[in-house]
Amino acid sequence: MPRASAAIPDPAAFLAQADRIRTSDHPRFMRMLAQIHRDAPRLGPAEQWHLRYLDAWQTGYQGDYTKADPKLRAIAEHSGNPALAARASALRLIGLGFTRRYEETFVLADRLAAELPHIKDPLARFQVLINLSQAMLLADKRDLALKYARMIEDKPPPGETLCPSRMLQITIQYDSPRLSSSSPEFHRAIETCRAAGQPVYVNALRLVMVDTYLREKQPTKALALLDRIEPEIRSSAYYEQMESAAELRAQALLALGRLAEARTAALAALSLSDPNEISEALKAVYEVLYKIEKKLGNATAALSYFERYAAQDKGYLDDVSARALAYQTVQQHLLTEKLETEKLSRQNAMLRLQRALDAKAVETGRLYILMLLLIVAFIASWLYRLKRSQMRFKRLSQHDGLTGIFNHQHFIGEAARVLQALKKKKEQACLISIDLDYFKQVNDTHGHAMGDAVLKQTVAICKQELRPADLFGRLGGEEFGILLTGCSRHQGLDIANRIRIAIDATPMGDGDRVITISASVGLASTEVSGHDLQRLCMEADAALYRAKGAGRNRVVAHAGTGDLFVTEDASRPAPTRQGDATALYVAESE
Ligand SMILES: Nc1nc2c(ncn2[C@@H]2O[C@H](COP(=O)(O)OP(=O)(O)OP(=O)(O)O)[C@@H](O)[C@H]2O)c(=O)[nH]1
Repeated sequence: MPRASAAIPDPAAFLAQADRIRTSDHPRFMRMLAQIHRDAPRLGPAEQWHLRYLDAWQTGYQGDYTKADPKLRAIAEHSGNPALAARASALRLIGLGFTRRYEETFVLADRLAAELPHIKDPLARFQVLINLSQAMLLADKRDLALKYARMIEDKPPPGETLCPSRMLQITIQYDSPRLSSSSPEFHRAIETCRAAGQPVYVNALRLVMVDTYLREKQPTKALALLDRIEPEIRSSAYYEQMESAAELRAQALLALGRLAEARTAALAALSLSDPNEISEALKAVYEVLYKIEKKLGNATAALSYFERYAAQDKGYLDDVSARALAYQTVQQHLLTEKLETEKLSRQNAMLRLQRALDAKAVETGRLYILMLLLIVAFIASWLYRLKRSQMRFKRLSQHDGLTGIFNHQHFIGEAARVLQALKKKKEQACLISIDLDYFKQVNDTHGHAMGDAVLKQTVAICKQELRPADLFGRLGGEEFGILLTGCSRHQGLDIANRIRIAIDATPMGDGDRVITISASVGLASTEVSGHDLQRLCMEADAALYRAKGAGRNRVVAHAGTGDLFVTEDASRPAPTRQGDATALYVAESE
């Protein structure tokens, strides 16, 4: 051990060693404590807190729990060391019990029990379990007390022994009929604590043994054991045990009829205790004193002690009730808090669920709208495509595939409808039939593609002479029909002739080659033939036939009594059948 004057080289290790021997070698612990206090200014914060803990422990050991409590509380709340904080709280548990702050005891016990799974430091866990067991004993919850005591036995921390656990188990069961002075667990517990070098625990167990002898009416054995253990108890200076030993001695001497000695022992016990204190030991002391005085015939003294005994008995019973009530109050309070918390968490869960449902509903609503929009868009596009394809089919069924103008059937249908309307309005119209001259030769000489090109270009030339209200259709092969609406016979002839001249004058071809071609035109007018389409067609065809017969490249109008030969090409000779080289002008393009 370092000399008092020398600085302690490793204060942390020094404190740990002092901590370890605080009950097994209490006098040495006190010396070490005094020594480290001299070095206190040099200690680091962690060591300062450890020293404060040992000081507080010593304060409690001396019985001044009221003074120890705020020190321990400060360590629990501010040391920042979880293990030391747990040990301080465990120690508070005992102090609060001794000072009858029962509700605080059980609130703290509940908190420590909840923290227990998180207390990993073996020594801290060990102390918490011991003190929890004691707190449960205080509440007379012996099952719980035994459970905690046995948990210690399950796993004692390294360097610790089963002594405290076994001692606790004896204490918990000691007033039960199962436990007698000859019970093996009694002797086993004493042996364990002796082997562990824990005289405080050994003496506590022996005091329980003395009490058991007395309950078994074996005062001689009780006294003999007390004689053996009292010097040790005195040297440990454990206030509680010194008081208990004196009180038990008084009981034993009384039972043996050694009244004077019993009185001396009882008064010694009284001198060690606070007369205002309520305790089982004090109650027993007053009972012994009352019985002695009664036996000695000192009625006044006997009454006085009896009154104090009765007050202690009542106080003790009150104290037992107060503990039970405090325990129940705390449990009720904790249960209410738990229920409240559960209720709140249920409400929170409900709210969260509701919010999730609302969000889902909004999402589902959006999905529905999106789906609806998609369906509408799909239907709209489907309808549009249907309409477009219907229109395409309609157009295909009404128009000529090569030239794009009305086909025969549609032209006839439209012409009949328009003629009916014109008839109602008493308006005139002309029907003209156009047929290309010797068109077969074009196909034969230049191929079908050239023939198609000529047909398309002929249609383009005709369109230039027509107004929007006129109808234009391909009647078949190289023959076209035009219904000139709102048109007199004279105007019709003029237009027909302009078309013929334009066809004749326009070179046509497929890009590589160029040819010229003429057309013969037959015309029928409503002025002469009326508004019946069939008749108009026949008469226009007849006029066309005559135009062909008269040498082609000319317009012939049906005139009722005789056709009117309107025009023939004067600029160049009328075309002749194939073989007549001069009849068909063909020029190769450059
Ligand atoms: N390239 C082409 N030729 C067609 C088409 N439709 C009909 N033809 C041809 O047009 C020619 C018509 O000949 P014809 O009826 O003998 O009449 P033409 O040769 O013009 O003689 P005339 O009418 O008497 O002046 C035939 O050879 C048909 O094959 C077509 O769509 N394309």
